[in-house]
Amino acid sequence: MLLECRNINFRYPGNEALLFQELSLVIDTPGFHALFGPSGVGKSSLAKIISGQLTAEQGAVRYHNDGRVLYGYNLERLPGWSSVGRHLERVTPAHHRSLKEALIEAFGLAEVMDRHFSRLSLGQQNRINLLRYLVQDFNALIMDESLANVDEKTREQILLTIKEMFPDALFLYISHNVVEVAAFCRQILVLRGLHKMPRVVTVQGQDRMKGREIDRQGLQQTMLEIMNAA
Ligand SMILES: Nc1ncnc2c1ncn2[C@@H]1O[C@H](COP(=O)(O)OP(=O)(O)OP(=O)(O)O)[C@@H](O)[C@H]1O
Repeated sequence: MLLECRNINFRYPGNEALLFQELSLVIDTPGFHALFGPSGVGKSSLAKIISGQLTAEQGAVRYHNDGRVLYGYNLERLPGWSSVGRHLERVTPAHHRSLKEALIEAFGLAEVMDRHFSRLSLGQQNRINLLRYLVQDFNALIMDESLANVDEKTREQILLTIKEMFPDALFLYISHNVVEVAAFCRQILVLRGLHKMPRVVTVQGQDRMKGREIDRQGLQQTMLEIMNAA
């Protein structure tokens, strides 16, 4: 077991209805895992419970050896008092300086390092946000729509790079892009509406890696299974 949520009950303050009732899931392996499901079903809320930003009324979240779980999402904004390059320097531990440089190159961000966050495009802002989590020490990173507004080809390059550079980390990738989650993720955890049982259905993904072609028929099959589960 790498990550386990057991019998989670959760409701937002002031709400009578539970958002999660006895929700359980287990992730056994590192790599890319998707959290997929319709808008409003609770993906971000569950991500915040897993990362400790929200507390469940009941139940437990356990991460193997109490590893560090980070949560990044696409609407985060950096303050404007310095360039994005300076911001990244501040959050990067000394032992990850070369990692930071490699990620800046791979994410196509070298030419924006002197600019201020608010002057970047949404896709550039989201890549900077993601990068600032990747340079920290972590065991698991939740990427909540972290590549929104980034073009498809760059997203593909970024996902393949992350998978190659962080083979031992666990990634929980939240996205509405069914083709992408089917192609790149090892498992897709489909979160279903409150009245559906089981609440989470796991579908095996194609887990695409750098230099390995995707099996088109397998991809179609995975997409079908995801849509049937949702
Ligand atoms: N701070 C809050 N207070 C009260 N209710 C909230 C709060 N944040 C979210 N909700 C409600 O909880 C439910 C789940 O929201 P959540 O953002 O987790 O869904 P999601 O699956 O991530 O949606 P999306 O795909 O649209 O981002 C929604 O009905 C939402 O209105």
